[in-house]
Amino acid sequence: MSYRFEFRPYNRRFRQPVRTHHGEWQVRQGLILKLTDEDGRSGFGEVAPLPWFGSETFEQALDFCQQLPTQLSDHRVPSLLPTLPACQFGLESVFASLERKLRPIDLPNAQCGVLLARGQASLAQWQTLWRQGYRVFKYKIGVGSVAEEIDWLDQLLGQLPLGAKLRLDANGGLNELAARQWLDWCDRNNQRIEFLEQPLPPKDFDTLMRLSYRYQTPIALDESIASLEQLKAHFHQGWDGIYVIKAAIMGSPQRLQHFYHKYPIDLVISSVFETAVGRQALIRLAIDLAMAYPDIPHRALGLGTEQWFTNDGLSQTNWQQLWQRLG
Ligand SMILES: O=C(O)CCC(=O)c1ccccc1C(=O)O
Ligand SMILES: [Mg+2]
Repeated sequence: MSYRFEFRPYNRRFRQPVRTHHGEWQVRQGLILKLTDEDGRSGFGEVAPLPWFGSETFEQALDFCQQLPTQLSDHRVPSLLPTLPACQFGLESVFASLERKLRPIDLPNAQCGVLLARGQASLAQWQTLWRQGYRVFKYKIGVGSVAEEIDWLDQLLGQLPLGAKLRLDANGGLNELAARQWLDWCDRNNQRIEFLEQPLPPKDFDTLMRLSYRYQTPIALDESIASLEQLKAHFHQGWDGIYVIKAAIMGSPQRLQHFYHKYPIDLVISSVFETAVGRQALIRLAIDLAMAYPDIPHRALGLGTEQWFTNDGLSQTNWQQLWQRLG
């Protein structure tokens, strides 16, 4: 079997910049991959790099795709350098989507956490999202001072119905003192805070481990486990908290599945602001993982990021139309 390989870059400007401890992010750049077989059937995949998390850059991904032959003669996915994890993910997904002839699956908002804007905007925003069925809300901290951010979150918790849960994400931006202040606040708001994500930078793993024993509020690793190798290393060092899985930058989804089959860790599949193409691959992955252990509870997926983009046609699941948008 021979396949025609094509790719098209995209640029998506956020409605408002995404502000995290890593800085301000204005435009999401990535690539949509298309594979067509001899019968004219197509599959799609996405490369969505996140260099500030340790993946390749957009330019490196583009270079890689430009040097691939336009005709791929074999259906096996090339095993790429570990320096191209987002490309590895995109290539494996484009083959899987063609071979498995997958139809897009809808993800109910109740099974999806949604990323709020910070400050006043979050107070203006949550009600609409609640009405749309979202129950898990994610909020970025570690950008301003602890006092100021706790003030906004007290206001937000004061408004949110009791059925809502909050995920806080510091993106590694706290020191130990600030992390303790936050964890005290989280423990006081027990039951309403699902977890605190990456309070400290990855180098402070020992402290993170100690904090996870001292506080009730669960801690999640994210920046610490940006690659499958890092994930495994933290697992073998005894991390038994939550793992945030940015599968789109973690290389081979198959290898991730093998690991999970052996070690069913407590994980959250999380977005890196993919289009609908990458999002479908993540939903598929989440279903495959959940089916391996149907009796254990699964957390809401961290895929509620679509509202950060304007209506540019890249959130739709009509792949042909989405592809045309990039032409
Ligand atoms: O995980 C989620 O729920 C939303 C996605 C998210 O927060 C995110 C999106 C892009 C880059 C980094 C992050 C992050 O978790 O730090
Ligand atoms: Mg995070």
